[in-house]
Amino acid sequence: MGGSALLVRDLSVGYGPVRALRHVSLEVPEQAVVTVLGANGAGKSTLLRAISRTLSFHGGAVTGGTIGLGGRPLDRLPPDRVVAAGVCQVPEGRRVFARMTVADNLRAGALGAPGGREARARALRRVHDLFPVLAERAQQRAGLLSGGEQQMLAVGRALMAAPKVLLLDEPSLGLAPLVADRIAATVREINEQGTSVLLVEQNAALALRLASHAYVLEVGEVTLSGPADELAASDEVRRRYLGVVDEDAAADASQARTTHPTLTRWEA
Ligand SMILES: Nc1ncnc2c1ncn2[C@@H]1O[C@H](COP(=O)(O)OP(=O)(O)OP(=O)(O)O)[C@@H](O)[C@H]1O
Repeated sequence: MGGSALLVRDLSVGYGPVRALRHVSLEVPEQAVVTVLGANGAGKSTLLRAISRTLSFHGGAVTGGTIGLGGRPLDRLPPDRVVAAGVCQVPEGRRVFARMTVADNLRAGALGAPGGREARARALRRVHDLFPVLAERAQQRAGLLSGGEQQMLAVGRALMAAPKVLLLDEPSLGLAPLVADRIAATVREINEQGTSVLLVEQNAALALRLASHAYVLEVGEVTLSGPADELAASDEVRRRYLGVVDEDAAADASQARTTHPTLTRWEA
């Protein structure tokens, strides 16, 4: 694994009086998939919005901490410059431009991206290779695609800017398990092509399969972090996020946790 692609240090965020994140630190190494798990309202989307500098669209603001990419601060950049610097977010709920064609949605993703016509053509080839359906439906209105296809378009649109780091907010939400698996396989492929991924997912089992490292957010704070396979084996994660209720399994898992000292725990 290379150096640190994305570094978040001591990040605090508020929506007016609501403190949504408190002193969150997190690292996405180059070429890694890192996941953030957490219940509804834990602050996962807020974290991605802070990184992509889109918090102000939601009435939020960073109140402390730093965010950097490859040693370069992203903190004060407007959202389009964050994209140009190499960080692209796929927002929750897909949000494709429903009345525009698939091709125009992809074109929109390349706006403000570094590189010229060559780079755009290369990015489009990559997206069409990953999602052939987007080539087949190029002239169709995006709103007519299925949920899974719209998610593919949302990911494809972000890839048109050839990001170094892709921020994915709940890509499997509302999709049938087979479609979610298909999206997961593509996330793996995108990563193998050299793009780092920060993945926010309610589907913890899927996320922990994809990621090398994971963080657990609870009410705006990181409470647990470590290698994804070790988090998957931890009693707490199995019970709370993987839905393991079997007492024996939980006992096994807690045994496993004691043999995995690399997990880091933040206590209040
Ligand atoms: N636009 C907003 N205005 C005010 N408060 C907000 C806003 N968006 C989120 N919050 C609050 O900030 C906290 C974190 O929300 P966030 O959406 O980041 O959580 P999440 O982990 O992504 O949850 P979900 O999976 O439900 O999206 C919650 O208390 C939420 O109510």
